[in-house]
Amino acid sequence: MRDPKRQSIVQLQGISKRFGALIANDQVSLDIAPGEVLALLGENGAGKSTLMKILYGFYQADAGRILIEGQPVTIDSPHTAMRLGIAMVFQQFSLIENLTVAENLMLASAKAPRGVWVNRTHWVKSHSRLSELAPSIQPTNLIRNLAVGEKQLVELVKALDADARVVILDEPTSVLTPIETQRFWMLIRQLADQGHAVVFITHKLEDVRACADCTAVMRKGRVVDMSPARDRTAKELVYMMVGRENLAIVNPVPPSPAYPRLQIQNLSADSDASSRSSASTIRNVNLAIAAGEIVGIAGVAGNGQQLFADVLAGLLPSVQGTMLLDGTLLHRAGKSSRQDIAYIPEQPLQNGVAAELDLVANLWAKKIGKMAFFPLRAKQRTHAARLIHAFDVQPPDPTLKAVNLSGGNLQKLVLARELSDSPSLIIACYPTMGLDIAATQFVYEKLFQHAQSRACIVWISESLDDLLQYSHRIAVLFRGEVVGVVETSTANRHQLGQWMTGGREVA
Ligand SMILES: Nc1ncnc2c1ncn2[C@@H]1O[C@H](COP(=O)(O)OP(=O)(O)OP(=O)(O)O)[C@@H](O)[C@H]1O
Repeated sequence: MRDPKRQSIVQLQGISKRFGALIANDQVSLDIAPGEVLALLGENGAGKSTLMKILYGFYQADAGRILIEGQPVTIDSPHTAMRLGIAMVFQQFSLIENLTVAENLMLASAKAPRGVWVNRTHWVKSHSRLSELAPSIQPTNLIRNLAVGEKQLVELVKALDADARVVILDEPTSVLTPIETQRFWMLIRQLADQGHAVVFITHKLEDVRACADCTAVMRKGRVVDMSPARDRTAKELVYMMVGRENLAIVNPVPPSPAYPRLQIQNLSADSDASSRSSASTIRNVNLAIAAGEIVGIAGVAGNGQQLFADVLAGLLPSVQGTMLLDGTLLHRAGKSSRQDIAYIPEQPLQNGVAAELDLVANLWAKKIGKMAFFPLRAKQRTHAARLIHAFDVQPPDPTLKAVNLSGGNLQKLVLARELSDSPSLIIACYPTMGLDIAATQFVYEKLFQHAQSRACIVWISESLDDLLQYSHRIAVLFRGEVVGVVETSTANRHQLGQWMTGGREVA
């Protein structure tokens, strides 16, 4: 139970919100206190982001009220929320890709019209926050050259620059590397210690352990539990979130090493000739992957992982070197991409779906090359309904636009399209990003099933724990080069850590 003497800065009372027939928030009440980190938990689609978007003025509630320091307020826009001292960092970024970090921070600042040099104190504070959270980011870096996690940190600095009393973070750690996550936890604790209220939406129980003072669990639009974090075990939280306790994942079977199915030889590519960032280059990559083998790609974010994935998926017109699958070229110039390659890119809203099209169109997108002159909508709908059911995309409404899905359900939509047939090659970038615990288990099982059916799997992940547990081999990318490859059974973190920071495999 909550401490009755605990003072609230924000009270949400009886908040309800509908989208058409769907009730996203159902008479939700929640107290947010200064000096506390509140972890807001719940399965995909439970209504967490909607509730916080209402507090941030992005959506208007259909019923209920918001009190700040005991006074009822109307928050009709993010601008009003900011004026009331509420800042929010969304799952989707709002940075301008072709401007620098400094320019983005400057534009977001309330003092922007007078220019950053006039507001020197403000800028010095902002800069020191940036270097504390992300020492690798220079103010002069272009946003488009940053890794996803780095963009997330710039978004966070933007929110903190607003000197908000209430800081809302929507799944901030899902795109951060382990080192970034640790720095981030420290900052969150500092904020709370300085008296800020922090609401932290997450699916990761380690976030709760590391920095939450209290937890609120949502299910199907309602808050079903609110407790001090120390009073809830991980098991209890999982049960309240997804209604199950046993979420053990069975390890994949070993690959059949008879012959390499995928052969990558001397692969080099540049995503942007004008950029000198290591993130946009891969050099002389050699890798052979057996049927049924899961090869984890580890590395500090921004070392070429994304480009490597794009090249394997055939998204770059000009590459050097050879990629063979079962002895034939993986991609042929001028041909559309192969149906038997599954690609799960990072940032699904930008890279994995047509946001304004419905679920039917998004799930049919892979078959577009084979589409009849008069496409049979009924056939597409049946196909969509089957995949939506199999991958538990919520709400199961094929006519919904992809952009209206919750973050986790959007990821499930991409997974449903890419993992439903019989791919020969799966390129999975952070495939469980934003997924709740039950959905994560489901995705791993799907990947392992495909491996058992002889698919080659290239799995890019920030989580060394997951790679060490579930992949067969790990290759480390550093500045666009594979600097070491090791069987997972003989790998150790120290060696991987050295490779990730530039040490090389000794032959
Ligand atoms: N603009 C919208 N139009 C229609 N439906 C919406 C809209 N925004 C959210 N929803 C629906 O409301 C429900 C709650 O979504 P919300 O984003 O709040 O969930 P969430 O708990 O944050 O999930 P996740 O963990 O996957 O991010 C979902 O079913 C989602 O599809």
